[in-house]
Parts: sequence; C-alpha cells; structure tokens
Amino acid sequence: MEEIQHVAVIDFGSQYTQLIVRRVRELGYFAKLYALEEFPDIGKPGAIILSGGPKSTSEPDAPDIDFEALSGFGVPVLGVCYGMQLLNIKFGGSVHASDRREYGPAKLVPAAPEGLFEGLSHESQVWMSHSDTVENLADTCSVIARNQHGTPVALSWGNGFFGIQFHPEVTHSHEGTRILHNFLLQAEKLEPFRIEDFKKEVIDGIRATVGDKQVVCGVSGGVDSTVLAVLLNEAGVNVRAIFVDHGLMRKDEGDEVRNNFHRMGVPIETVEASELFLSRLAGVTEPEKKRDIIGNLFIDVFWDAVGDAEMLAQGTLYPDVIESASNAKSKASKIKTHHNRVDRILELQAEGKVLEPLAELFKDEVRALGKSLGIPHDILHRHPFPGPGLAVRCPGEVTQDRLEIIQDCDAIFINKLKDSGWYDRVWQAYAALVPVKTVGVKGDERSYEWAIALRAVISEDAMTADWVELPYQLLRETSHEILNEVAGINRVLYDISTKPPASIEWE
Ligand SMILES: Nc1ncnc2c1ncn2[C@@H]1O[C@H](COP(=O)(O)OP(=O)(O)OP(=O)(O)O)[C@@H](O)[C@H]1O
Repeated sequence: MEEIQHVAVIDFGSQYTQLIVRRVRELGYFAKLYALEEFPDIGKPGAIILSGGPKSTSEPDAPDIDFEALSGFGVPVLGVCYGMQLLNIKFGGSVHASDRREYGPAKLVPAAPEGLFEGLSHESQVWMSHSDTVENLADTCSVIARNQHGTPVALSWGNGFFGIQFHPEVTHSHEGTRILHNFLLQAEKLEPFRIEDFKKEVIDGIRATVGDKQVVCGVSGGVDSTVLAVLLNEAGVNVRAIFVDHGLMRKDEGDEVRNNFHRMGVPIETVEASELFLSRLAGVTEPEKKRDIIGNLFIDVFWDAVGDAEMLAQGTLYPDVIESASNAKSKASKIKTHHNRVDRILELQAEGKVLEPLAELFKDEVRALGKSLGIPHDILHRHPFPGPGLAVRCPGEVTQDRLEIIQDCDAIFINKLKDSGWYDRVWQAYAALVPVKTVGVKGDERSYEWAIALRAVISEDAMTADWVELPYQLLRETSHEILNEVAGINRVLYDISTKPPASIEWE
C-alpha cells in the first residue's frame, strides 16, 4: 500500500514542537515529528514544517539542515520562528542576533488577504517568542506580513517556501490554526488522514512483522490495551491477551473486562492473583511502598504468565514517544511505567521483538481507531484508572474489607453519574476511603464508622484538574444510597480540591 502522505515536522528544539504536530492532526492531516538528526530520512512527506528552537542561528553550534535535501523533496516548506530565520539564511539573507527577547502578543498585518493569510480577520493576534530577527532579505524573498510596527514577520521565497516569525501552534495566536491550514492547502500531494487507511496500513505492518510468531499483550481493560488487543486480533496474528486480576479492581470489574472481550470476540486469559497481592500488601501503609510492591509483583506475575513468548505488544502512544524522543534525543520508545525495570523487555526491544502499533497516535485517535474496529462506546470512553487500582484510593492498609467498602460506594456513585448523564462529562470520578472513624447514629444505635470521599474532576491531560460542580441533588441521592446500603460508612464527603496542590488520586 502507498505510504500515507504525511506532514513532516522537523524538531529544532522548541517547547511548542509537539503542538505543531497536534494542530496539523486536528486539521485532519497526518503529522509526524522528526528529530533533526533523522533528516533527511523522513519518508515521503507531502509538506514539511521546520519548528522553532531555543538557539540563535549565529551561535557556532546552531542547528542546521541539509538545504539541498530539503529542496529536493519538492514540497511546500514552512519555517516557524527559528525555522524561518534558518530559511532566510539559506536563501542568502541574514539574521540580526539580539539578546533582547520579544515575547508576547503582536498584531499581524498581511500584505494581502491571500495565501497563508486568506480568510483571516484584520490585525489578527499572533504570539511571538524570539530574540533574533531577520535583517537582510534575499532578492527572491517577499515580505507577506508585518507586525503593527512594520517589522517583517512572514516571508515567502517562492516555490512553496514560507517563513513565519510567530508561533501559529499556540492558542494565543488566535488564528494560528487557520494559517497552518492555509499552508497545508499549498501542498498538492497531501491526503487528508483517514483512520480507516491508517488501520489498514497498521494491520499490514503487524502481519509483516509478526508472521507466524506468537505475540503476547497485557490487557488492563483500559482504552489503550483494549484497542491494541482488538487490533492484533483483527490482524489475525497469533495473539495471547493476558489480564492480571490483582484484586484491586472496581466492583465486578474482572467480570466486566472478560465480558467486554467476549462481546468483541477476542479471547483473553485471566491470571487470578488477588490473594497474592493482598497478602503482600498486608500491614503496608506507606503509599510509595504500596505502589512499589504492586508494580514489582505485577511484573513477576505477568511475566510468569507470558512464559517464553516470542514477541510482546505494548500500547505505547505518540505522546510517550515524543516525550522520550525530545528528552533523550533518541527514537527509543518509552517503556510503560509498570514494566520499566524488566530486563526482558529491553532484551526483546533490542531484538526488535517489541511491537508498538499505536505509537503514532494520540489518545483521541486511538479512540477513533477503536471505534472503527467496532469497540463499543462505553469501553472507549471509560474513565482513566490507575495501574495500582483501588490501592491508591485506600489510604493506610489495603484489606479485603476496605476494598469491598470502596467498591460498593464507587459503584453507587458511578451508576448515579451514568444515569444522570454526568459520567461522560467528567474526566474521572471515584470513591476513596477516609480511614478515620467518626460518631453517628444508625437506627437507634450509636455508630462509629469510616467516612467515604467522593471525587469527580475535569482535566485536559491530567497535569492539572478541577473538581466538578455536580448538582446537589445528585450528591444528595448518592450520599443517601451509600449511607443506607454500605455497612461500615456513616459519613460521605465531597472532595473539592484542585490539582495542584492536591493530586487527582489520593495516593
Ligand atoms: N491488570 C493488568 N493486566 C494485564 N496487563 C496490564 C494490567 N494493568 C496494566 N497492564 C498493562 O500495562 C500497560 C500500562 O498500564 P497503565 O496502567 O499505565 O495503563 P495505560 O497506559 O493507561 O493503558 P490502558 O489504557 O490500556 O490501561 C497497559 O497498557 C497493559 O498492557
């Protein structure tokens, strides 16, 4: 199959480079980030974007690009900030180095409302973050926009080469996405990205890599590993999907995961390890210690089940890859937290036996892929659930009794959210045990029982979060049902803490 025509984003080290990729994807085109060292090995792009960067073009070790190779692609090129200054030099102009930084909003005054600036409002706000500025321009260069002071901020050198001094990818550039879109419209060969085409390509790739070997993957019931397992199954390769039930799942979750996979026609194996996990957690109260025990035990149990598998598939996503690529300046994919101490994975990786078919996708694209694989909406839109499970919602010791209380309260709360239509409107919601006993009255008796905290947050990316203003009536009904149904709880609290300073989970 023909390779999907993508937009190659070349990374010169700007903190915003990932956002360029994100924006292009939002526009419906497939963008891929490349470290500068990879250039010109960037496949057959339909357009190229050179990102900004922290260096000055006048520094001796300023990042450079093979201009002959760049022109050789014969596709439109957009230089952003550093990218524009570099292009200006390549075309024979010069750049004025300055140690004063221009940072913040500016007005964009296009020479004409066409090309990159077609359809823009008058004096659109754009966002600047640079110190160097272009000085002399080459003969072939025309200024296509200036700022409110008359300084050139966008250039064109003909043959599809453009440069912009500002950052179209940040939201402070109010019509930045439109400018990127206008640029992409210059590309003749660029096809809109369709998840269906991508699916076909990935499945072909899986078949070619795996052949008749056996691939193992761990499934947690979460979105990533579910889509991964279904994709491998769809590719028709010999796959073993393993679900470790560590007993720290939500109420009836083990059955739910098994039913879900059954519904989708993908066989999974369950490794029942609840007792083992609980016995190792006995008496442990320190949060980090708990996480450590669970993480390490998970690895042991999972790899025992894997046996001598020939290949391992992981649900690594694009943000993980970009993160490790830009941090470590290497292409090495990040190994998921749970597994990161396993030499076996590193060995497999070195031998090319780790398969990461979702590594080019963002979360919403994984959901789109899942949808096209026929995975039901409720599975694709489950709230995130932490690897160590309910242990992080159970401050103090984790015991079977405490877990059951959390499970019961959580189930009541989640059902109320689902029934009222709030579930899909919040990022994550759950119940956590507050292991403090307080006095109450139940019937005619004095009670001395624990409290439960309900938490519901909204978030973009889990880095920050705000608590949700749930309707009082919903909270009232949830509290009423918990107090009546769940033995051991005589008090219900609603957690109104933002992240930061609190975290989303309790531990
Ligand atoms: N209980 C489990 N049984 C088997 N494999 C698991 C389990 N929990 C996690 N894994 C594996 O470890 C990977 C990383 O787990 P993590 O908790 O970080 O989830 P994630 O990256 O959000 O993925 P998912 O959306 O699939 O849960 C999962 O994708 C899955 O392959």
